[in-house]
Amino acid sequence: MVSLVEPISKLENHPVVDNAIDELASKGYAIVPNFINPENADYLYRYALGLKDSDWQQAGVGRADNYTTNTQVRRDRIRWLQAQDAVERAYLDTMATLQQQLNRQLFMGLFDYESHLAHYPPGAFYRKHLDAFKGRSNRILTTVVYLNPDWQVHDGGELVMYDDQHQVLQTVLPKAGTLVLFLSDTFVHEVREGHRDRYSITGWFRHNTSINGVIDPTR
Ligand SMILES: O=C(O)CCC(=O)C(=O)O
Ligand SMILES: [Fe+2]
Repeated sequence: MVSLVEPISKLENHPVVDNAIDELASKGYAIVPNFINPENADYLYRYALGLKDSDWQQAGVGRADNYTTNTQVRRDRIRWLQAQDAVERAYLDTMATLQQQLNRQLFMGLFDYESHLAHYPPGAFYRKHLDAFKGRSNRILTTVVYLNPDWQVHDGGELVMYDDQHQVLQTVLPKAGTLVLFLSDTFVHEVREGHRDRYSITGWFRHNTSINGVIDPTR
């Protein structure tokens, strides 16, 4: 198994990450081009392309205890990342380093991280939603990393983030290596219909709190 080209430890004191953390602290979100270098993004992209149909599942909507598959809301397929797989672990290690830095610099108290690869075939979308509802989820911070080489404006598939007045705040092209971070219970967002296969890794840093005495399920 080939390892990711740039060792994860290089993230430490990475100026790109410091800027992202400042941006996150002041606005509640950050958009970070080149968070993953092109070789690593391409490596993860080819890994995703090489997965079999049976490695993916149809994405659901809602919490684990209320799981429904609603193709009117979202039409992507996902694969939960697991540390047993070397490629997936390399990504999880990167995010563990980011978690440490967020906790150190912003005292966010992030406890763990769950994430999945997502594949949006042409025509797929994910309608406006929030990733977490206040007091009802342990998801604190959403992360999305894009893997698509040479993504162009006419390919569609933008991530659109809205402010609390329902105005467009940011439109992000899903270009390889870009990381988006935002507070999960604050920013409504959507994935617009795309015209190419779109690959990304979405994840959530979580708090370790129980809800009604029940430990929050991991997915
Ligand atoms: O892929 C994206 O740009 C965002 C995905 C998303 O909103 C989600 O999975 O909750
Ligand atoms: Fe989302």
